[in-house]
Amino acid sequence: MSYDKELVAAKKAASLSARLCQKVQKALLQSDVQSKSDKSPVTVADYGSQALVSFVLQRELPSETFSLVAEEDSGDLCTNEGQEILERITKLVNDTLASDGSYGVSTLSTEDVLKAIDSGKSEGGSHGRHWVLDPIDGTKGFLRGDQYAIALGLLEEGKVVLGALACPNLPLSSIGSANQSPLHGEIGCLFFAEVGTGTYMQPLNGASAVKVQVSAIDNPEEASFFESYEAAHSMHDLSSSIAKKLGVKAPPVRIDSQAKYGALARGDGTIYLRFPRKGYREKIWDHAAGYIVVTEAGGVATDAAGNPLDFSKGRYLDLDTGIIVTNPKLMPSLLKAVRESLDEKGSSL
Ligand SMILES: Nc1ncnc2c1ncn2[C@@H]1O[C@H](COP(=O)(O)O)[C@@H](O)[C@H]1OP(=O)(O)O
Ligand SMILES: [Mg+2]
Ligand SMILES: [Mg+2]
Ligand SMILES: [Mg+2]
Repeated sequence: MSYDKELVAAKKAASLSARLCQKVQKALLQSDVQSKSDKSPVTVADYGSQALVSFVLQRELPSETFSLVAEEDSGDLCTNEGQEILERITKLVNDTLASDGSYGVSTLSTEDVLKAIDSGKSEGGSHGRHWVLDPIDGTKGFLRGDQYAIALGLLEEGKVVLGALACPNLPLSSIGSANQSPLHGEIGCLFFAEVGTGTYMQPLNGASAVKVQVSAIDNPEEASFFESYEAAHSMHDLSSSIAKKLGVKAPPVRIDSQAKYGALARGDGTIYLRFPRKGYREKIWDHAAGYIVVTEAGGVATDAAGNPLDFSKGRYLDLDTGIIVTNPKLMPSLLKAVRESLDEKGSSL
């Protein structure tokens, strides 16, 4: 089955949403120190991005039944204090739509925006089609002026069949550890993938796409790895024990969000390790788009026990311990190192 029509819609939704987020991040970084600790800009961008993606998908694919599993809901906006924020979101969405021009004079009301946000309440599951959205993945990175992503995937019968991953601050050139020059040149990447047809990357400004592939490195000594920037999101001590066992020499590259999946898909690094603290439940929108982007580029993503990621169980991923991503050649030795490190950690508790 081809998802070409859906892919066009997903790319458009993610790119427009990236435009909205960039505008907010720029204003945020220019604002004074006091308002930097104010979380409302990211709130406005989060909701705005979700409303915009939801609106664009429904406009582009009017004949399909629409189901969206997304991170945000409008609960906090329906209070008195939320009213002003809702008005800011609505203006931002309308300004972004107007700058694109393809939807004529359609202007959304605050009610339309609430409805668009709340169409993201689907539970997903193993039957039918469900869009999966993280409107801003890596909110901490967004606030710092670093990496974040707009991550949109499509599930069909519980499998990810398509993804569009916009990374507005990711350089078009490699960010691998051997390549950490402060002068990265042009930034803003859109990764996209359709099941069975590979992964492509294009500049967010619209120039043509190139096919990308994961790194072919099979000697772990030459590999480098990505992990969360935020230590609270992944146990860095565990990652470093795994890297040591594998013989990885390069220091980890720490970045926020699913931009890690994009960077891995084009071979900037070879391994992504993610070990959340006990009790944290991974959500499907934090991995769906990144997962297809990396697997269609030839990578493999599993949980720490080597099980494939299962997106068919609803809003959460049900998995063992953590997520590991690499190329097929390195996966067996990575899994062995993960098992050994987890055993050691277990016995040292
Ligand atoms: N305690 C946590 N452990 C792991 N991930 C978290 C935690 N809190 C938030 N996240 C989510 O992890 C993702 C980013 O992690 P990282 O940048 O480390 O890869 C985001 O989806 C973020 O949510 P959000 O989408 O709200 O930013
Ligand atoms: Mg997220
Ligand atoms: Mg988010
Ligand atoms: Mg969040």
